[in-house]
Amino acid sequence: MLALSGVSKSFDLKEGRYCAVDKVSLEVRAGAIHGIIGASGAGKSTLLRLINLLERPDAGTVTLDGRLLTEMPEKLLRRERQKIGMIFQQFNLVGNATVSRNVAIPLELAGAPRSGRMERVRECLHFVGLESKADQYPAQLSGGQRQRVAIARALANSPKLLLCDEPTSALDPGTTADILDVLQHINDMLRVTVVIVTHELDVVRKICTDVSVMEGGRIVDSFSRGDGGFLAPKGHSGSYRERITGKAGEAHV
Ligand SMILES: Nc1ncnc2c1ncn2[C@@H]1O[C@H](COP(=O)(O)OP(=O)(O)OP(=O)(O)O)[C@@H](O)[C@H]1O
Repeated sequence: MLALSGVSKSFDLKEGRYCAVDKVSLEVRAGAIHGIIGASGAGKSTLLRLINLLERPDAGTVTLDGRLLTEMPEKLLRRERQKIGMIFQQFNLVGNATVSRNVAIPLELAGAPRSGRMERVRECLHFVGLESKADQYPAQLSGGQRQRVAIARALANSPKLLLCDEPTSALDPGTTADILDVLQHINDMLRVTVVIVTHELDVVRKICTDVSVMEGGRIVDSFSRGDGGFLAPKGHSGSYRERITGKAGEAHV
C-alpha cells in the first residue's frame, strides 16, 4: 500500500551537507504494523516525515495506494495527505483548545460539513475511551490521555495509514502498553496500516508485524513476524534482529 523507492534527504549543516536518509527503498503491506527501529540519529523520524512529504525528498518516489505522492501538485497532495494520520512523541496538541476542538481541527481543515463534525469527534473520542474528557484542556490530562487525544485527532479524517513517531517514548511502561493496545485495536478494527518509528525493542516485539532496521540513513535489515515470531530471550545482546527475534540471521534488505 506504501512504497518508497530510492528516497534520499540531506540537510545543510555548518560542517557541510549531511545525508539523513540515503536511497531508502521500503514496502509497507496493507494491514501491516511496520516498525522502523534504529539508534538515535539513524534517520528514522526523517524517513517517517518523508512518507507524508512533511519533508520533501531530494530524490526518489513515494507511492501510496498506487498514487505517486512525490509527483502530485500541492492541492491534490493536501487531499491525499488526509488519508495519512500522524502522531508524535510529544503529542503536539493545541494547548488552548479543548479535547473536542483538537479532534475537530483536522475535520475543519479538510472542509468536512459542519453538521457531521461533532458526531465524528464523539466517535473518535469514544474509540480511544475519552468521551468524558471532551471539554477539558490538554494540560488537565495525563500523558497517556494526551496521546489518546492525538490518536483520536489522527483518526478524524478516517486515514488508511497512521504514522507514529516514537508514540510511547514519553510514557511509562503501563501507559505504553495501553497506547500500544489502542494502536493494535485501530489496526484490527479499522484496518488502518501503521508505520511506527521507535527505539524501543518491546514496542516492536509487542505489536509489529514487520520490521526495518535503520543505520546511518539506510535500511540495513528487514524481517517479519512470520519469520518465526518475536520472542527474545531476556538480556540478549547482538543485532536488532537477534534482540527482537532471539535468532541471528543474515541481514537482508
Ligand atoms: N531539519 C533538519 N536540519 C538539519 N539536520 C537534521 C534535520 N532533521 C534531522 N536532521 C539530522 O538528521 C539525522 C537523522 O535525524 P532523525 O531525527 O531522522 O533521526 P532518528 O533516527 O529519528 O533519531 P532519534 O531517535 O534521536 O529521533 C540527525 O543527525 C539529525 O540531526
